[in-house]
Amino acid sequence: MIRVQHLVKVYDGVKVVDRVSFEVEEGEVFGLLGPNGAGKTTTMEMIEGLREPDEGRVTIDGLDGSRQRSAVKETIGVQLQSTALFDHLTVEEIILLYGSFYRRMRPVKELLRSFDLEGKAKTLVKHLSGGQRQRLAIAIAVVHDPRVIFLDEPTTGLDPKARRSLWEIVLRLRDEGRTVFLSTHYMEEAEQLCDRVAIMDAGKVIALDSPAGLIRQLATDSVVEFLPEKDSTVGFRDLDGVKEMKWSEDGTAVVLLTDDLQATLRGLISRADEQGVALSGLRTRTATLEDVFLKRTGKRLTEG
Ligand SMILES: Nc1ncnc2c1ncn2[C@@H]1O[C@H](COP(=O)(O)OP(=O)(O)OP(=O)(O)O)[C@@H](O)[C@H]1O
Repeated sequence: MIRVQHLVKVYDGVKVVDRVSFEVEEGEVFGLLGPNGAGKTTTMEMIEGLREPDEGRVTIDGLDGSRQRSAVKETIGVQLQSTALFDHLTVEEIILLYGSFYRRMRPVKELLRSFDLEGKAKTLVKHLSGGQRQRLAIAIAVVHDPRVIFLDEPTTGLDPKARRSLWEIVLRLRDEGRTVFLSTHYMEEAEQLCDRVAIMDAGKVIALDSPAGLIRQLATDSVVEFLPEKDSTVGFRDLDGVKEMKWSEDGTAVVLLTDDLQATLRGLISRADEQGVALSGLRTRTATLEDVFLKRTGKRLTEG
């Protein structure tokens, strides 16, 4: 549905998007996951036709992104940052305004119902809550019934409840047969929503697969964390199953990535016993996309 070939964008002599290529299949939710400044927005806006690439090519549903812009415009829907909505228009007015930019338009009532904004038709945009504004921004993006929808960090700044309601909307758009392309710096969002994820860092796509596939590529399925006694020199790297050992960001906990959780735990406890080392805060968890990102880049995806 979307084919991106060798996209490059240079700002001030720096390649902020550096030969990015991938394909998005029809009907999937495809995510660009990366930290702030990775180049997600620049990549998306070049695909949407809002920024001119310095190199490379984009086709959407077989249409050339730079030469067939008006046909592309009818095929895609782009969510604007909800802060860019006109505060002094009502919900209905803004939907009608955006609808007027296209050849076809979905009925206002249907959009209000679909995005849980019934009863808000006459409300001024500035009186909507954050979650309602964000839903309105997506309603506007699909006002012309596009087959492909672009959402740039759709849940940034939303509380957990509003975020979940947005997630439901994204999955419904996919269930309606649309292709959804979204960017996010929340790994949980990418894991929950995306059929496939491209991880971006410093302008490059460094990994691309399904969330489960990315975690599998790490060749690790569990993480063991604990706080060893101060000044303990006992080694844990050679325990059965351990693929990698590192210290947590704050330097207080040991983090073991393992593909055999039971063997690692047995070995850890007997070694600690033998050496008379106390372990506190012992916990285990399944590896996440955060671990994939950390392993590939040596950095954390999000602070905090
Ligand atoms: N118009 C511009 N002029 C100069 N530099 C730019 C411009 N737009 C983006 N950049 C730079 O390009 C890099 C990538 O920015 P981009 O907004 O694409 O990242 P992002 O992954 O979307 O991050 P964020 O989550 O913060 O939006 C950043 O270093 C940014 O400062």
